[in-house]
Amino acid sequence: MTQTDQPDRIALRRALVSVYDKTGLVELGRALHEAGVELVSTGSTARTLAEAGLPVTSVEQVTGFAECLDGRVKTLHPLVHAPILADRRLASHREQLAALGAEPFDLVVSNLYPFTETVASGATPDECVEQIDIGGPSMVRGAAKNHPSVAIVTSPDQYPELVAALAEGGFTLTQRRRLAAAAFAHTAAYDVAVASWFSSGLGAADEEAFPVFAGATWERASVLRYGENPHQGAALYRSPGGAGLAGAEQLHGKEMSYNNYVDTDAALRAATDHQAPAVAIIKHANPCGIAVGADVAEAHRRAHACDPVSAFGGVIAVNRPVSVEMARQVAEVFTEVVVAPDYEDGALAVLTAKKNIRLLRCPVGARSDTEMRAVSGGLLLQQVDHVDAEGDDPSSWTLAAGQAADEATLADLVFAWRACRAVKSNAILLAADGASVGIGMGQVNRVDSCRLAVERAGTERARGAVAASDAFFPFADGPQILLDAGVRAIVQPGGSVRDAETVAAAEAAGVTMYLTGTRHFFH
Ligand SMILES: NC(=O)c1ncn([C@@H]2O[C@H](COP(=O)(O)O)[C@@H](O)[C@H]2O)c1NC=O
Repeated sequence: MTQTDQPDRIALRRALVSVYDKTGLVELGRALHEAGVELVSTGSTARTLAEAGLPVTSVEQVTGFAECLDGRVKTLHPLVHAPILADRRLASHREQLAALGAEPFDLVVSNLYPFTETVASGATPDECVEQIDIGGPSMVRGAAKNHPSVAIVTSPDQYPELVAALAEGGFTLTQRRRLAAAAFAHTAAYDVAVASWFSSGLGAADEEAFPVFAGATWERASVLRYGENPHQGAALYRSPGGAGLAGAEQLHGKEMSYNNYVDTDAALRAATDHQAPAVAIIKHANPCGIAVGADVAEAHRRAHACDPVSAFGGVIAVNRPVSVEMARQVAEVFTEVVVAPDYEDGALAVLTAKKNIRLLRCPVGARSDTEMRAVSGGLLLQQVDHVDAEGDDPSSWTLAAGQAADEATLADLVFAWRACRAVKSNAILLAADGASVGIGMGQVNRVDSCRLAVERAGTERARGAVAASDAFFPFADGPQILLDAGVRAIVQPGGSVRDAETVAAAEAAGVTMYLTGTRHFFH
């Protein structure tokens, strides 16, 4: 095999066009035709072009074979694939192509059957299988492999670049390489979707939530200035078509940093656990204030009041549009990020007057069912800890000590229980009137978390507050700190071998204690 040089730009003379998504097809076909490109095309793609008055050669004319098996075999033929795969730098390939009487393709335009959309539509397994494209990926991969000789276009989004290349006399090698990379990413994502769908339901019934193959593909959304620390590089990746924080719209402010993303994700987790207007203020992935209120301005005032010192430089999430009143309050405090489903008229004007604040618009959407965490050499996959487990409904709680809570106390306990889920373990959260007043987070023993929560609340705010613990108290020492501080009710999962001691301590203090039976560790 001897290799000859090839010009950087390869003129586009012959194109194979086979697309499921016909968006922009006629306009593209016209542009190709006007530039003198011969069009070769499959079934309904050829019909669409012909109906627009464009001359088109059908693949069947090229191969001498009719499309068969309901379209399962259209382009799978040497007279289609040899002209895609012939490396024209090689004399032997050029000679073999000539011997076949075949002309090379300079361009392949193909997009694939909509497999993911078909699965999402609730189609039957047979219908989903039928939408697994075979011929398309073969052409796409062939053209991408042979990018020194062929350009591959896989999305209508790339048509403007193709039209521009026609005017330039073809794509450059650099462009063809970039198109090939996009094409392989496209078929890789396609195959991951197919493999994931196939492997779900193959395990035992009790393992069904965890497919035997777990695949995911992400697209780089942005390269960040640095990672958790300045000496670490970092980038943000987004699931294709994914919503959530990675797809949030930034309306104002400096570029988001790695730590901004981590804190904003924690803030969203904290603020979206509540039905009422809620605000969470996060520092270092932990809340320094969470509150609900009659409106977001009230919720923000009360969340801020929990720990005004720590709220400096915080990340604020809110589960309703930001009002002008809330915006004015936020503008008073140095804040890194605000994330909200929207901003009411005038609220943006107030906030954008602050040069450095980052403002994100992120719809409050359904969070995914599973979450991943990398460990060395692998990955942990778990179902997301939503606060809608059976034990999160107060009607299922067991009264273990003291009097049944009155309505207001129960409402505070429910709030504290939900808010506690957003605090890193060991988590103790004191709350009053729908607002956290003292949070003990991330300690390596629960007694220190109790101490910290009480200390943060201060004597006055701790007295008469309610307390929530994300997991059971292993000893009575932690709750004793809460009882000594004067809390009026405690909610915790229960389940310790020493529950009786903890319950007895609450009973002795005349304090209400509920057991939820559900734990909300957050590490
Ligand atoms: N079977 C084949 O040989 C084949 N060749 C191309 N396709 C796909 O058929 C679609 C285009 O078909 P039509 O032009 O008939 O609408 C494209 O999405 C293309 O990826 C095929 N279909 C499925 O594998």
